[in-house]
Amino acid sequence: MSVRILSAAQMRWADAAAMAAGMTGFDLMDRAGKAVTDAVLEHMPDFGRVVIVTGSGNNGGDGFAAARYLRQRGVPVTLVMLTPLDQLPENVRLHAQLARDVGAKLREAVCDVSFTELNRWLARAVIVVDAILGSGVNRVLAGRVAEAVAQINLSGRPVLSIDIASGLNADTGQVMGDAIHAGYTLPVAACKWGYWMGHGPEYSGTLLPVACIGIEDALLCRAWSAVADPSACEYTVPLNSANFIDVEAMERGWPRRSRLSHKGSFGHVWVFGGSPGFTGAPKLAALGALASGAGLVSVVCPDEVWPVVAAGSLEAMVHSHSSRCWQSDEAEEVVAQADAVVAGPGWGIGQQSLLTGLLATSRPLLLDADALNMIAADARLQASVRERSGVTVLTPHPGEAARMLGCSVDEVQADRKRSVLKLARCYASWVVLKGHETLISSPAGDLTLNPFGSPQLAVAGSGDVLAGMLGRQLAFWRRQGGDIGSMIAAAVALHGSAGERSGWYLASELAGVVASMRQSIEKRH
Ligand SMILES: NC(=O)C1=CN([C@@H]2O[C@H](COP(=O)(O)OP(=O)(O)OC[C@H]3O[C@@H](n4cnc5c(N)ncnc54)[C@H](O)[C@@H]3O)[C@@H](O)[C@H]2O)[C@@H](O)CC1
Ligand SMILES: Nc1ncnc2c1ncn2[C@@H]1O[C@H](COP(=O)(O)OP(=O)(O)O)[C@@H](O)[C@H]1O
Ligand SMILES: [K+]
Repeated sequence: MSVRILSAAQMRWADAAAMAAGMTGFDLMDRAGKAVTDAVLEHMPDFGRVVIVTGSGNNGGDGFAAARYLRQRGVPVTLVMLTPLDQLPENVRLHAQLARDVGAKLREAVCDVSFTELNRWLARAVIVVDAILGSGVNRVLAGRVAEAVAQINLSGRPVLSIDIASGLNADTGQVMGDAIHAGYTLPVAACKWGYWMGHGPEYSGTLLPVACIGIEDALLCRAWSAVADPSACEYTVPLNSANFIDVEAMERGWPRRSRLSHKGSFGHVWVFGGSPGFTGAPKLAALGALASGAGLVSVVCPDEVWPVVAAGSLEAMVHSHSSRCWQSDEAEEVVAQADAVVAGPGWGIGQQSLLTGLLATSRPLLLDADALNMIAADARLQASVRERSGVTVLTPHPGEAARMLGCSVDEVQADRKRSVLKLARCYASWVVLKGHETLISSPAGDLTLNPFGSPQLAVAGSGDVLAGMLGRQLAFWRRQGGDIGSMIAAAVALHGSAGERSGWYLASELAGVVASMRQSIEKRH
């Protein structure tokens, strides 16, 4: 099943809807507590005392429920409460009392003296469970909450945060003054955007599999339409769905090859690119297409660079612009051989007429690099992108996205979710907004977040390899059908995963890693 991503308000809506359908808040916390227990037992470095620090809301309730289950498994537990028992909501208080009944030690840390107590227990903990604040954080941390967060961070103990590192805004990843540096985050019911947005990645540690607490998947999905996402606005498509790619989802995108397959089964990718000074880009895109399993790859480049691009190209067929009739009115005929077209890598910004011709065809079309720059500067090309009948995928990095939206890179990066939804609306296309935590949007606002990748990918040409990989997916889709969104996501995830491996430093070597990972996934199916 897909891993859902919800905003804080959408999660509150889903919690409330589950309760309206008959579940109780007590039960939800109970199930969360069970999942926390399993996660703690799996990740505690040694058997010993678990210290759970609780706040004033339901996140604290999850912590109290976990204390009871841990005690039942024979684990020594101390609960350090930042809010006194008599000030807790009734459901939460009940969990606290049940935990005490089975032998969990309850301690209050509400004044200077009791803070010495917190430090004493932290020193004895093998693992700390952070149940201080969840998705309900609504102001800057202050007073005892801020002090406890600072002390936990200073203690050097491994910390497992329930739902989200306390102090991180669940929607934006903004640090509300300070936040727990979690070793692990256990998402409750669904993932929250804050793990990946803003400073989230620095505080969230390893993301554990989502704890199921009995809220039905259909109900989680209804939350997207019931409560507008905070990033959606009048200039964006509405957010229709939001999912996260995990390893299983990535692997599903690379199915086993049939024994009877032949090169035609996997499609023919045509790459249009290259210009003086930029002869490597189309070759890298061709390599990306081949690495990800394209059956055939052709490259079309301007005449003046043809000898350079063609030299050493053993597998790809390389043609010059003038070797055929590439004029716009004949593009459909020529492109008839292609299952998918990749346009833009290293192309320069003087290819408007050829680009116009390609846009007029109905072939699946991936637009990257200079194709995006030409479109950003030309309202007629923008209209042609919007009006295309075939599938269109745009792969801007934040600089290209800024040009396409007419804003600054900082504005794009400040709310990447809004930026990708704006691009999807503006260009009525699939959009892959590259960078750390690449975000994909369908033309209808279905978001997919790619958690794979590494700063190792910040190297010249890695985007060209991705363009070729996506071209291969489009060609394969044209030949064999399937869910195009999953196929795009699988290519982005495989590219990111290959980027995490060591042993390569050139984009051409990255393509080699992609090929070997893809082959082993295809064989495992
Ligand atoms: N609604 C539910 O019944 C469920 C909630 N769950 C858990 O509960 C969390 C959400 O619960 P809540 O909405 O109670 O939110 P929290 O547990 O995050 O806490 C909200 C409380 O903290 C206070 N608060 C907010 N910011 C603060 C700050 N900076 N300093 C001090 N206090 C602050 C608020 O005034 C409010 O009283 C989730 O993250 C999840 O862990 C789960 O148990 C599933 C069911
Ligand atoms: N810090 C990072 N973390 C994860 N992925 C990254 C990071 N920096 C770059 N990448 C990825 O590397 C690729 C770079 O693409 P791009 O900027 O188009 O480079 P080029 O034009 O040189 O090929 C994209 O897929 C991007 O998501
Ligand atoms: K927490």
